Amino acid sequence: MATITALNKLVIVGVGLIGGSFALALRKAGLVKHITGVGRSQANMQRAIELGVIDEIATDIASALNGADLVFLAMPVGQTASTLEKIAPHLHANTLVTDAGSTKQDVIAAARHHLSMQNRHHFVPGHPIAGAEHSGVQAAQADLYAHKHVILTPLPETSMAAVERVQQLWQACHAQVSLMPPDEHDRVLAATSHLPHILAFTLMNHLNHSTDDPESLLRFAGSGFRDFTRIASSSPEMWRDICLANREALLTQIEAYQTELNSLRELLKKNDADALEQAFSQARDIREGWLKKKTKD
Ligand SMILES: NC(=O)c1ccc[n+]([C@@H]2O[C@H](COP(=O)([O-])OP(=O)(O)OC[C@H]3O[C@@H](n4cnc5c(N)ncnc54)[C@H](O)[C@@H]3O)[C@@H](O)[C@H]2O)c1
Ligand SMILES: O=C(O)C(=O)C[C@]1(C(=O)O)C=C[C@@H](O)C=C1
Repeated sequence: MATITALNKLVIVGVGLIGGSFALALRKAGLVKHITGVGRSQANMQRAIELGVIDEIATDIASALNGADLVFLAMPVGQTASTLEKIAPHLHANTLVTDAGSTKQDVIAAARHHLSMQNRHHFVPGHPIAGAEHSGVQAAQADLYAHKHVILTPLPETSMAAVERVQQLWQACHAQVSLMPPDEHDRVLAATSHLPHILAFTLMNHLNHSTDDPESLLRFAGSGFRDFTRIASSSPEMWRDICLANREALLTQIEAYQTELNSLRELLKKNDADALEQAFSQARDIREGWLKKKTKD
């Protein structure tokens, strides 16, 4: 593999689980000399310094961006437009900008609106398919991206050199990089990430609403319930933004899911044992096939 040049200065906007983990992974790979954090909460930024995730807390955007090789946007996607608007006047012509947002078409629309053509040559939208239900810099891990997928959705005007540089940095975090059109990204992730989060959140609320005494209901919930609902512990702000940004694709998924649930309800009403078993067998086979393929990848 070709040697990778280290970043002299990395600026992370939103130093939480995802931004902090990128910082730690690049530090571990010896690929960054200085990291400046731009944040919203002073307590979280102070923690980022104490944990050695960043070297300094930005005092203002202009000096934070001065001499930056790469800006990594890792705040909730609802903050993308205002963040790009704030950084655009201070971005140097050759500073690379990438992001980790869970949705891509909205991020690209914001970039088209706020970044000049010159800055868009150096803008590489991205999304690591890795994370956790925990938020904040204290949850950051150097190996979060190891053996995980990262999807890049470059604009037509993004330079190939910018894509390659961002790809190299993710590969140095031991991630596997793929390129995809942004609309396909948002459609695919609506199905495999956004819908499952909606199901976990609504299951928790449903159980809460279905009884006057939810505690007695949850008292004997087992590990199946714990596995299924793990992601309902995720950041409400982050998921509010994701759902609103990918609203159309998510609505399509919710409607299709409702149809699936309705047909299962009909089988149950009819006491159709064979059809129920067939439906569950099909689901199990699909999952087993997916897991087998995943271990080979
Ligand atoms: N958590 C996951 O599993 C996961 C996975 C892949 C991608 N993402 C995406 O990565 C991004 C960050 O997610 P996270 O899990 O690290 O969240 P997080 O809550 O751990 O971190 C986000 C940080 O951004 C800060 N922030 C919010 N608004 C800001 C602003 N305007 N300027 C500067 N900082 C601001 C918050 O204070 C927080 O410290 C989101 O866009 C999310 O969609 C999350
Ligand atoms: O593992 C988790 O807790 C996650 O929710 C990670 C997860 C996912 O849905 O797989 C969440 C959002 C992302 O944009 C990417 C990854």
